Amino acid sequence: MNANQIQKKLLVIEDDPGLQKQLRWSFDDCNVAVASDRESALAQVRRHEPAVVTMDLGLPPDPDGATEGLATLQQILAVAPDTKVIVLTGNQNHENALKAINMGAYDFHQKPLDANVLSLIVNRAFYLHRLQRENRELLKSSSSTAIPGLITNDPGMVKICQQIERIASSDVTVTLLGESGTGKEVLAKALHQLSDRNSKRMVAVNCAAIPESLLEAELFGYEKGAFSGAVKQTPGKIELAQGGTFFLDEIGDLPLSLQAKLLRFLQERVIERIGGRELIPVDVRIVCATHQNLKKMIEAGTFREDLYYRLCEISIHIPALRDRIGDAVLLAHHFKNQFRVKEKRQSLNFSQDALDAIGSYSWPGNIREIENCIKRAVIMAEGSQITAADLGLQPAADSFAPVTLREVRDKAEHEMLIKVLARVNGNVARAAELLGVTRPTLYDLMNRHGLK
Ligand SMILES: Nc1ncnc2c1ncn2[C@@H]1O[C@H](COP(=O)(O)OP(=O)(O)OP(=O)(O)O)[C@@H](O)[C@H]1O
Repeated sequence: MNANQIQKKLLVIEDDPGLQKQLRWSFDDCNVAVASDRESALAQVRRHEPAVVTMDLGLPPDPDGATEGLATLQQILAVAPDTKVIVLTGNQNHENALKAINMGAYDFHQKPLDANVLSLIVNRAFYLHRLQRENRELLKSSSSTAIPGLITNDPGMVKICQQIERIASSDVTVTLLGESGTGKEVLAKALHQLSDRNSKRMVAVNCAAIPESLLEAELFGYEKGAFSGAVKQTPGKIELAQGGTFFLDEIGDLPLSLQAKLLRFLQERVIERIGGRELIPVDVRIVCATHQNLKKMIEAGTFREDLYYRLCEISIHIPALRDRIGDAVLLAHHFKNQFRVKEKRQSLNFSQDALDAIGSYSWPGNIREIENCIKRAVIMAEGSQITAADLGLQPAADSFAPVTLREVRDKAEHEMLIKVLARVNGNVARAAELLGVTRPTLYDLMNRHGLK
């Protein structure tokens, strides 16, 4: 048995010995196991974990109906939801074939068997199964950043995660910049969890969510009787974060009057409660976040420049989801896997047009939007596939057609040759020097790419 046979595990569920033989013979390039009833089929699925199953819907004790076949299908998918089951039906059994597809079967084929057609369906099923397995492995490796709950494979984001890990243990003040829903809060929490302060509290205040009149008391606390309604001494949120991390979300919404007070705290590291006389030293690590452009706010006079430099000892710009390579599809798989467990729809997968649409949509609402979109689709999808329509997305105009690495290299080579030759005004010696190749090699390349 060669390596390929070991990988292509096929289970044939068929009670007719003649057909069993025919199917074995048709798939001699696969590692074929055979079962003739529900019990042996389930035992084989557990033992061999076949990627693809062909199953006669008419199994004993109901060889002329489909009840036993459909029950077997349901149990196989409950045990191994990613198995691609192809049901084989009688000529008159179209309705049951559709029922099986609705329950999560991958495809159906009507008897009498056409070995060529069936082989095509089986091979496509193996291909899809392999793609889905690769996707899952990708997901596992991508979630292996040290940041809990953060899924990414984009080189820019991976670099940011490494920066977060590196600076977590220092006390430097960090400002996280990025559009809404890009994961600023996730990264702020990571800074705390990966720091030596993680046994103490992380306290957060969202400057945009609290009215200006209450924000000062929220941040700095107050003494009893400081204002009407101040019935007891109340520490502020900064003080409550003593020893831990203080997260100021939406810092761009901090009113100017409080910006001055926050700046004083950052310089002196003591706070004074409203109505109090005592200066209270507070040891906290400060992390801020905003979706606003603080530099523009400084120009407009709505954000203090001196505060900006205090807060941005390190500033990290988090890219929007549309600027992360491959992350939208990766996150879509992640959320689909999460929700299909919750919704008990284990066999649900994306159709190709759904994956194309996810990859090409610009996700203005970022990760929150993709999460909601997938959640809705998992609940709404009618069959075993989530389509672009279930997602409420237009199928992509330029659907992702897999290309070979050679094609990618050729395209890059072609573009670079044109750019460099233009830059040196057609001087081949100079172009060869810039590209790090000899002149004859460059002539060869130009010939191959049809460049004069
Ligand atoms: N890379 C990621 N992988 C998985 N889930 C993520 C990722 N980034 C963010 N999320 C999830 O997306 C949602 C939004 O993230 P988060 O609240 O951190 O964004 P934000 O930038 O702080 O948004 P806002 O500016 O609106 O407060 C959260 O449910 C979060 O768990």
